[in-house]
Parts: sequence; structure tokens; C-alpha cells
Amino acid sequence: MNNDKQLKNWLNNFNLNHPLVIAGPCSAETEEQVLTIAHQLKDTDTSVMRAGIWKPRTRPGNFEGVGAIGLEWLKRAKEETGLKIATEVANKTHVELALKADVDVLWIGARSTVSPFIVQEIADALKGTDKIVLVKNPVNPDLALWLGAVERFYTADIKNLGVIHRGFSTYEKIKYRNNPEWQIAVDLQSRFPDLPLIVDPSHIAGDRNLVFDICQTALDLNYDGLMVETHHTPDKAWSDAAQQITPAFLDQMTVDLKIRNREGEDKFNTDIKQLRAKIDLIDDQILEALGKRMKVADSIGYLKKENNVAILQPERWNAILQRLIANADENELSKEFVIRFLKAIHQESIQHQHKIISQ
Ligand SMILES: O=C(O)C(=O)C[C@]1(C(=O)O)C=C[C@@H](O)C=C1
Repeated sequence: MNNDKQLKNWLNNFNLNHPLVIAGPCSAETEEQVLTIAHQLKDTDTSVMRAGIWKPRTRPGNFEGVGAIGLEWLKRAKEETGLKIATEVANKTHVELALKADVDVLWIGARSTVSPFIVQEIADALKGTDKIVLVKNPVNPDLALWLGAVERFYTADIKNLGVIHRGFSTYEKIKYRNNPEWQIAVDLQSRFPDLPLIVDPSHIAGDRNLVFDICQTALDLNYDGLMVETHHTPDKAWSDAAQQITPAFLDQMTVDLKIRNREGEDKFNTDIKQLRAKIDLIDDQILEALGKRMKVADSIGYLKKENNVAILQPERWNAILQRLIANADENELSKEFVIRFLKAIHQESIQHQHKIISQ
């Protein structure tokens, strides 16, 4: 699969002067809930209403979706509001039912994208469809696996394709439910600039208070759309209550978000904003990594205290310096810079350990 301007056709056909907005509840719960939300979304920037019908959860025993009856409710929502409708499909049967219900947009969930077997089954069932198919990133941070799934759909002659960035699972405690790892989506965008890229801030965040900032970062990085979980009474939602926002909040959000022009009158300003947004992301990653390194140095500090060992370990320090100086070239960095940078880190590490030892 190669990049091709045509990949954007389906998105251009929406004829929007703002990013595509897909919104709706995490799960369809009742007919009344689906219709209430649909009517509240009708007068926002939303073009497509989403709702999960089949909801395999991390652990069994929770609400697992209403099943096929939910498709009838979505159909009614479409008839009454004119919104297009979207749902997740995770196997051949889901695809058959969704196509029968004339669902406009089908998305592949992160837990399906990880499995080439299931992706192939879904692609075969969708073969040749003119429906829009959006592929969420796999749960693990693996760009090849994500692109591999997109290629399976492309090869099955599905040309209205796009991707959804919903973040990546992590065992570490971070402020997000799923680590965004923006760099992966940026890499995907560099390889396929015309493949529509949509952010799912709700699953990245896991917390409605973080949704706005994630949307803004995505727009700064040139994303084409937002897929936001939206519920008329979010706290009472049957699934993912903490991350859903109301349609009114979404409406205000789309007013407050700064939309960056892809090719504004001032190309320089557009380009520099995007590059600076990338630098901000990388700076965040550097700082986060340095914080992690200091935590490890702290653990060594406690170990040294217990065993009455000196803080400064010249042999180890020299080994670190030599190893990384040898890698300077490969990373297109000057040796001088690498030495200065490492010295500053080492000094901070020693200060941390000094504090610990003298407690
Ligand atoms: O390896 C150690 O003993 C450490 O305490 C870590 C560390 C470092 O930050 O890399 C800090 C101080 C020592 O001089 C050597 C290395």
C-alpha cells in the first residue's frame, strides 16, 4: 500500500470546514438513551454518531453491550437526525449484522487490531464494501502491526479507510488511561499523509478532564478528526463513565479548540507550529525519561546507604560515558554535547543520592 491522495476522498466528501467529529456513547444502553444523545448531538459539529453494541470488556462479568438490538436504535437515530452512524465490529457476524443495518462507519477495536487472524476475518467479510472502515491502533505500541491491519483492509478492496489513535496499554502508572505515544501516530502520518487520522481522546485520557488537551495536541499535529465518547448523563453511563462528556461540553469544546490550517495563507506559521508541537512532545518524553532515571538512581542510593558504599563510582561512571560517547555519531550528536549532557545528569543523580545517604 502506498500513500495516495485518493485515501482522503471519503473525508473530503463530508465537505467540512472543521475536523470530522464522531461522537456518542461508549455503549448503546437503551433506545431512549441512544435517541436522546442523537438529538443532543444533531446541532453540534458531529457528523457521525458512534455507539458500541458489542463490548468485550477487560474482565468478564461487566456489562458486555446490548447486542444486535442496538443497531435498530442507531438506525432510528439516523432516520430522526440525519447523522451517519458508527459501531465497532469484531468478527464476521458483527460485520454481517452491521452491513444489514446499513451502518455507515465500522471501526476495528484495539484488541482486534492485534490479531491478524481476526483482522483478516473482518476484512474478508467486508470485502469490496464502500462503507468507511476505521482501524484503531493495536493495544501494544507497534506501528507495523497497525499498518499491517490497514493493509489487510486495503487488499480486501476497501478504499474508504482511516485510522484511529486511542493510545497504548501500559503497565506503568501514568496520568492517562492509555499512553498516547504520539510519535507512533506522527510516524504513521509521515508515511501515509493522506490516510485520515482521527484521535480518540476518551480512551487515551480515561478522564473527561484531559479530553480537551488531548484533542488540541492532536489538532496541533494535523489530525483530521475526533472520536469523542459523549453521553447525556456521563456519570450514569454503564461503561467508561469517567471519560465521557456531555454533548453540550463537546459543542463548547469544538468552539474553543484551535484548528490549525493545513495550508494556511501563512505556510511558515502553520509549519512552525506543527514542528514546535513535535518538539514539545519530545521534550516531555525527555523529561519523563530523566525523571524515571532519577528514580532508579534513588533506589541505588538506598542500596548504597544500607551497604555503606560510596556515592561516586568512577569506574561505572566512565563506562557510562564511554558507551554513550561511542553512540554519539550514530545519533548525529557531537561528543562534546553528549559529555555535557551526561555530566549534568550524573551531577543530579549524585545530588539525589547525597540527600538519601545523609537522611
Ligand atoms: O551506578 C551507580 O552506582 C549509580 O549510583 C548511578 C550513577 C548514575 O547516575 O549513572 C550515579 C553515581 C555514580 O557515580 C555512578 C553512576
